[in-house]
Amino acid sequence: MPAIEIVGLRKSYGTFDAVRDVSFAVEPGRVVGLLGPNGAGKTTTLDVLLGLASASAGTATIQGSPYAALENPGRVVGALLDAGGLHPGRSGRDHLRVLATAAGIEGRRVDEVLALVGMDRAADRRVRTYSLGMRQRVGLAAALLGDPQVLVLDEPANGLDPAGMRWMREVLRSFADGGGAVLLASHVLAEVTQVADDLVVIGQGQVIADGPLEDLVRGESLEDFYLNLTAETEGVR
Ligand SMILES: Nc1ncnc2c1ncn2[C@@H]1O[C@H](COP(=O)(O)OP(=O)(O)OP(=O)(O)O)[C@@H](O)[C@H]1O
Repeated sequence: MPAIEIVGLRKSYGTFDAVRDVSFAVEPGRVVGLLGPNGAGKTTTLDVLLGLASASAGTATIQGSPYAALENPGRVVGALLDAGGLHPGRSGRDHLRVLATAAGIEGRRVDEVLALVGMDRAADRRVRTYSLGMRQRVGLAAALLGDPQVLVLDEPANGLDPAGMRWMREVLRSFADGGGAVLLASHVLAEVTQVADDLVVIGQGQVIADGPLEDLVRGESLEDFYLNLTAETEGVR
């Protein structure tokens, strides 16, 4: 069973299809890069997958169930969508404690994930004093809190310094090597090249390429492949 499966997904806003007939899967052990120009439909796809928006047609499932039907979603899937979602007046540690309590996760795990993302020393400062990269790290800690099998990440390298980017790659690689599945939306092609096993490219709401990165790119740079592919769908709709 794929860890993530999207079949014939359509999401309409009025008469406008933000995505239509989108299908792809993420298998356990794989890191899949989700690429596409601004407005292509990446966030819409992730929102439906995570139950933040409803599908107009088709299905999006995680471990075989729609997000809303997962019994304990925090233990199945971790998401990092928008590091701006952290409460500025709370410390990083308190933010994670609140999430852990809500998901029935023991407090010890909060210390574990803080250490994992290198935020143990800054954990008791308020989020408003954090840099963007520090907020991203706390966001990743939140995604890992429930020790999930699936990670869904939107621009996770946003604000990370070079060491942070390498560290993020290593975290994702070892997560996938341990049998986890990662869906990673990003515009940073250098990051995607280094970490993704497979690519899904969306253009104007539809899948325009899907497969192992090496088979798609075939010796070209990812940038050349991607820019040629998306040239026809260039421009925000
Ligand atoms: N709530 C909404 N109402 C109307 N249109 C929407 C809504 N949400 C998204 N859209 C439209 O759907 C399309 C896809 O948007 P989406 O945010 O999924 O793109 P994206 O690929 O994530 O883009 P970016 O790379 O810029 O983040 C865009 O044209 C956007 O304007």
